[in-house]
Amino acid sequence: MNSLRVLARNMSQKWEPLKKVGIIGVPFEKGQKKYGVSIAPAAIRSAGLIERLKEIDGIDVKDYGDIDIPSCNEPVNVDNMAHLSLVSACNKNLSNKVSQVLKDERVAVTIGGDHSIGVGTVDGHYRVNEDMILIWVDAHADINTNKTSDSGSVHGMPVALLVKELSDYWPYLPSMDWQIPKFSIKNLGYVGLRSVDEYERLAIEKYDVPAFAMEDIEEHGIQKSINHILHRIDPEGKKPIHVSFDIDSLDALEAPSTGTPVRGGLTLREAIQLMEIIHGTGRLRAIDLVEINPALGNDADRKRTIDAGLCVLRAGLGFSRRGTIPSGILDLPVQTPQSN
Ligand SMILES: NC(=[NH2+])NCCC[C@H](N)C(=O)O
Repeated sequence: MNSLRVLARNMSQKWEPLKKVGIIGVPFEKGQKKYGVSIAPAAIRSAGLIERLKEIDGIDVKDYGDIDIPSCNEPVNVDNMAHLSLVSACNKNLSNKVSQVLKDERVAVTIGGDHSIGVGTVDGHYRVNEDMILIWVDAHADINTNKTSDSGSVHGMPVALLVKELSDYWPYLPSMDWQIPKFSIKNLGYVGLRSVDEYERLAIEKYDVPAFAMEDIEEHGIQKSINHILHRIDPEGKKPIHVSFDIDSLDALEAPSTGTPVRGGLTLREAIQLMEIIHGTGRLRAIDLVEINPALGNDADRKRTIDAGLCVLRAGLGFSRRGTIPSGILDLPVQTPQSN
């Protein structure tokens, strides 16, 4: 969108939560090393994704199905970056799909897949809303480059691939030509951090990215933390919001079935409140739900993790339990003094 159109929209638009939602599944796991995160879209659908979203008042849900996942991997070697050409091809398809859903005037809800798919979702969103802001809810900062990553897993790198300020830190990445990093790190905020690598910390400090690690959330509470971030990156409250929600932002007790769990994370209540606050701005336009791995843990773990993810989505899309308790049910019976 060009800047005149953005200006015109900002002057005229009163933000209302979008009631139309588009679901995109991304059965992709090559951004990390464990089997299982690719089966999450199917597992989450069969746990009742669409039905549970339809319980939200006035919602209109359209399932766009899964994107095509490329299978052949031309060998592209950039240091230790694993499966770069597959990650790239998947994200290219995903970016187009996210743009399409947004142009259909639906909230783009992307079900991963590992967090490398944040490249495609944010790229696709940015192409429709250049003024978007990004809230990365995660235990990890995912802002490594090929040079700073110990693991070589691209799910630890999507933020660094997306932001223009870090583009000079990358070598030429064959197969990634379709993606031109234009998103500014000034429009990024973090919630839930507790496992940040050394160079990631330097990047966050250098660019003064508002980052609420668990200790900050403990100190200020989730409400003040998210309001602070939103105000810092968009003081006038005029920009569309993209939430990239990694299930490992939740405490490992709440969401055990994930590949890189870290203890000491958000409670489910905090995550729900976070999403409700963002929903309440009326500006939420895209949600990614990533890193649920149904192949890890036992049945109860898997169920718990998927259910937590569904609660997060429902909160972001306007589900509220308020008003569902029949009036009067909580009234205490009037006590009459008894004489004995
Ligand atoms: N989205 C995630 N689960 N990321 C985990 C990243 C872990 C580590 N920092 C790495 O770069 O490999």
